[in-house]
Amino acid sequence: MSNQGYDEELRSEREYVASLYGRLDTERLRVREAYAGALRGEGFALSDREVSVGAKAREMARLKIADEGLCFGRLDALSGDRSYVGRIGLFDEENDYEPLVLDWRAPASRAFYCATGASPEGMSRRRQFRTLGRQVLDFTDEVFGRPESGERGDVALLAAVNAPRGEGMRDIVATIQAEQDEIIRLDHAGVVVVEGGPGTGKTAVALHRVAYLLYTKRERMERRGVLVVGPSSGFLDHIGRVLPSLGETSAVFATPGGLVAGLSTEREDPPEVQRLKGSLAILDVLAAAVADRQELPSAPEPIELDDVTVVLDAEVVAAAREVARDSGLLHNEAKSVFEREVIAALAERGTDRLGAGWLPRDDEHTRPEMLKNLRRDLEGSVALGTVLDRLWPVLTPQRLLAGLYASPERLRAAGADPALFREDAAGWTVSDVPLLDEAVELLGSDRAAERRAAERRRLEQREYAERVLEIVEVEEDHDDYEFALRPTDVLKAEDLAERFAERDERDLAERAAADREWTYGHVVVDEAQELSEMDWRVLMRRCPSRSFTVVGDLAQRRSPSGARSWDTMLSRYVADRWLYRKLTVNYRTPSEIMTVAAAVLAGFAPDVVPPESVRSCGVRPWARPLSEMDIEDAVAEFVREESGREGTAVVIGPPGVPGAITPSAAKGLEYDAVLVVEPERILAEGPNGEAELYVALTRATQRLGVLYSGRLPKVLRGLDSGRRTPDAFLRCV
Ligand SMILES: Nc1ncnc2c1ncn2[C@@H]1O[C@H](COP(=O)(O)OP(=O)(O)OP(=O)(O)O)[C@@H](O)[C@H]1O
Repeated sequence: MSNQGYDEELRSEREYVASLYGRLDTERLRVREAYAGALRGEGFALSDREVSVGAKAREMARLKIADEGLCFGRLDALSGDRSYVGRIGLFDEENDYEPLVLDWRAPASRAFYCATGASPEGMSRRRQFRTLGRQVLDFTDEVFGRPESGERGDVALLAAVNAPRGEGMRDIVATIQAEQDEIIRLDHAGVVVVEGGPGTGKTAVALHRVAYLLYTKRERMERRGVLVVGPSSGFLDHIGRVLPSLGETSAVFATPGGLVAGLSTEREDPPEVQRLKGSLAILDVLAAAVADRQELPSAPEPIELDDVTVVLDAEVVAAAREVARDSGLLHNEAKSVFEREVIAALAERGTDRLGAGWLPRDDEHTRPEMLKNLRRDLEGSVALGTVLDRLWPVLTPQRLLAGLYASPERLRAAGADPALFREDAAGWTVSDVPLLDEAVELLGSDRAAERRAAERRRLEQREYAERVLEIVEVEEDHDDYEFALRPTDVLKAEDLAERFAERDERDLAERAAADREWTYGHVVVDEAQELSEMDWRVLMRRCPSRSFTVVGDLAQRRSPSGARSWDTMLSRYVADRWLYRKLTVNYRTPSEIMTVAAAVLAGFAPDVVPPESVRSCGVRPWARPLSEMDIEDAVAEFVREESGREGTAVVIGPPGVPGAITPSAAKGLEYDAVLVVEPERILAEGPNGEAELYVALTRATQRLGVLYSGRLPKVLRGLDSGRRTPDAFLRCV
């Protein structure tokens, strides 16, 4: 294309994109008016009003996300048809609803991501815009079937991956690559495992797949919601904006330590204990721990009633326990059977005593009457109630586990490893979470706890309704559009809450979090290699339809109870009906840094092929020896210098290095500049030190330096260890 031709094309594209924004603005105005009408209740029965308000609010949010990056490219077909692809779809109402711009998830947009010179899919050209705000700055063309065209299709991709990182992860809709797109659009209702080395876009792909599923299976996915499980709260913050930027909000985010309601922990057990708690063998221990709480009295217990004293002994309790255990009910629910049996037996004993010498056993009048009275006395006996509560206590999962961990005797009785003993029995760890969840399955419901939860839910519903009204008010404040109406004039929080309660229209995340029985329409598991066999049981319970996107990298596994193969974790639930996809291109780490990381990988996983970096940065990462005392100053200097630069920076080191985070805290995250401190100690830390170092090195998008006080690990000998100052850092761009 000549320069003049290019300028004309650019002008025409700018006009077209400007017209799209014009259309967007008109559409927004229309929806806002409809929203105002819905708030006033125009045209709706009162009971339908909030449904309509909700729908309009969602529509407004959908249009809002297109403020920037509305349209990022164009696709020309060999047939001469041309379509624009963007963040949302817009249609021309005056022209038979012709698409003006296609939603990136629409089937017709697929070729925008997948067409290649080798497989042009009926397309002749892909045009990618570079935009700033609402402006098209320029564009690049890829002309299929003309390899000599000289235009580079990866310009937009390189611009995206080279850009300094800001707060949190960004969406990649404009530059999704073909191997990623294939996974995002996979039409497989079950489990999809996506494996790939660091930086291959696994997280990005999983989140875009969620947005895709919400688009294609909206009804089901929105009703049940999508659960996204990630390794840490820092990670969840990091990825938190991606789905909203794609206009999707029906996802619930949780760490493995937050999968049971009312608990959130990132505390870890020692590796050996993690292994014990993560293995399915713990199921026998839990079952035995419950059975151990169904006790026999160590000595006969006299129970004084008004007319007689009866003795509760091991014989009565053992017989009642057997009937209760055989009832097929769970522990808490079976307690009533146990009580009923004990009371029946004691009533017999009491009647025998009272009637000794004068009342025949086959008496049909007085005896049943006496039995009835005694049963009533026994049911009302506080003394008996106290003993029965001790012999067959109603247990919460927390009480069961805390009681187990705190007692070497109970651990022994349950056949547990003594390593499970801990002083702070209720100091819950991430590995306790699946055990607590499992305990619910063994214990059944605790009605008192359920009543409390119901009350809590009612209060939450009220608070939620109040928040809805506040949000509506805040939106009103921000908008230049004036409505002579305050939402609180229309509906009172209390009324709205009632309506939500009645119709269960509560915000999905809150409903799902409060309800252990909640099941999701789809579950994304990130850093899935870290999850134990027990973790998988929890997740499978949360999604009986087994609709999962599982992303991970076995080579990055840190947890001793994590996956050594996907099959061992999954086949139990889905046999061999799971799909496996691999990502091979590293979009994060430049080749100079990846070469260093690959040497570490080769040391501990020689069979794993490292991902290939999509770019190089021109400067080699370096290593610098320092005395232990000087490290702190060097770290401070790094932080100072990086704070003056665009982008993000981090110091990663073993636990205890001031100003540093550990490799595990850096999991799944990325930074423009990474300073790894004391690699030798990272290697020595925990059972998978090499994987930890590999993770630390691959967090960098631009610059990597290593500081060490002892020896530089052999696997890092390839680093440029000239005595560079950290200034060298600054020159790597
Ligand atoms: N197609 C793409 N276009 C632009 N950027 C991309 C693309 N694919 C991935 N990226 C970017 O590459 C970086 C790494 O992606 P992501 O975090 O999803 O990788 P990952 O495979 O989950 O890495 P890790 O295993 O280390 O956690 C992110 O900044 C992401 O936005």
